[in-house]
Amino acid sequence: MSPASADIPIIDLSGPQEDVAKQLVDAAADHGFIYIQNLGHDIPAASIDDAFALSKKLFSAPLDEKQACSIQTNNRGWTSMHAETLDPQNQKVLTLAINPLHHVAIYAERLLRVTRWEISKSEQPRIHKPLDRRPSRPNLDLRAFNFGEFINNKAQQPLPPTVAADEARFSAFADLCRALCFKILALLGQGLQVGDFFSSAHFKFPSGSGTILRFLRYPPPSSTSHTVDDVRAGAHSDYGSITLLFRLRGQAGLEILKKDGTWAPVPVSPPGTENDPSPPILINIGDLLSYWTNGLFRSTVHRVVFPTNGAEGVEGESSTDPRYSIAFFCHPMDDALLEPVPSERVRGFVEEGVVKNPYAERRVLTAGEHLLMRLRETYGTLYEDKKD
Ligand SMILES: O=C(O)CCC(=O)C(=O)O
Ligand SMILES: [Fe+2]
Repeated sequence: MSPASADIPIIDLSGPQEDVAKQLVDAAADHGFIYIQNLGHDIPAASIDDAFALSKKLFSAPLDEKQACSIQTNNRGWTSMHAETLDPQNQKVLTLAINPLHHVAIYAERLLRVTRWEISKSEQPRIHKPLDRRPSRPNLDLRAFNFGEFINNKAQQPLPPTVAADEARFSAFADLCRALCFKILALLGQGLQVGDFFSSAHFKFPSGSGTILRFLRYPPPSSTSHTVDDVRAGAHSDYGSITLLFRLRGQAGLEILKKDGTWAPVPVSPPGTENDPSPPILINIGDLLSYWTNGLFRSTVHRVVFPTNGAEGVEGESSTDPRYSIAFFCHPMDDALLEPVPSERVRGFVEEGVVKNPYAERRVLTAGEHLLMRLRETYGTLYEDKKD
């Protein structure tokens, strides 16, 4: 791996389970990001290809079909930062200053961040509490479509007619993501010697959690009026327990904030995985799991940049095309109690620079309360009485 790259461990889940569990725990504690080598055991390459094909079809649906599925306060649906009919050269000015859709754009931008914790550029690398909640420069070009849970292969939300016949394919991909998350959560539990402590709090019922499957499309840089200060997705940490991230070979952009405060690109295909059937699946720890483990697991800040932002790019990757990615944000059931993790390693962990371990003192929150707490801290009264 080049020195400029993030030094993220690559783990093959099919190795001896005890070793794998230990490696996962160490990677979660040291980096908060983990590459899961994808040899097709958990999620076949063909299923990932199919999901990206669906994504392209979804975003190519006519605008009125997507608008009819606009994102709701339950965080499901389509979102765009501005009306697609605006002049690309002037879209930011129009959206932010005089466009009557201004409030819609701001609302959509808030909702887009429901599963993420956006921070300012000056944010410190280690985030366990809100330090500065100003969003980094809003990303007006990103489009996203969020799927909530599927019940009996049916989405519990409107779908654009263009992809209505593909509902079972979306659902099948969500099932694969769920199963992989469950496996990783079980291994993390094993590695901390707490058995199914984490995994049993997830996916008990098909509904009743904040879990989201998100398809993302970033337009080609040539079609946007960005400056060197703009990013394609602002610096943030994810809200939930773990996130799976799927990217396409050759598509640059993702960076993580390292412990030393510098940004490092995260190659799609790190050395040694180039010939695998599919690039590794990138896993990251979210705020909830970091909170639950008393800060032992790191919820690492990351962002997506335009080519001009990165000091050094990754060889073989470019940013000229539209960029597609798929994220699966995994959350425990809303009523899961985030009780102290009965692990010596967690109990004994004291965050650097913190004299007193707050572990013993905090009130036990549910996963739903944790999410609501995050939303309230970020958006004030917008989420005061509605978490639906
Ligand atoms: O598109 C990507 O590579 C990252 C997206 C992301 O971090 C997010 O949606 O939370
Ligand atoms: Fe993220």
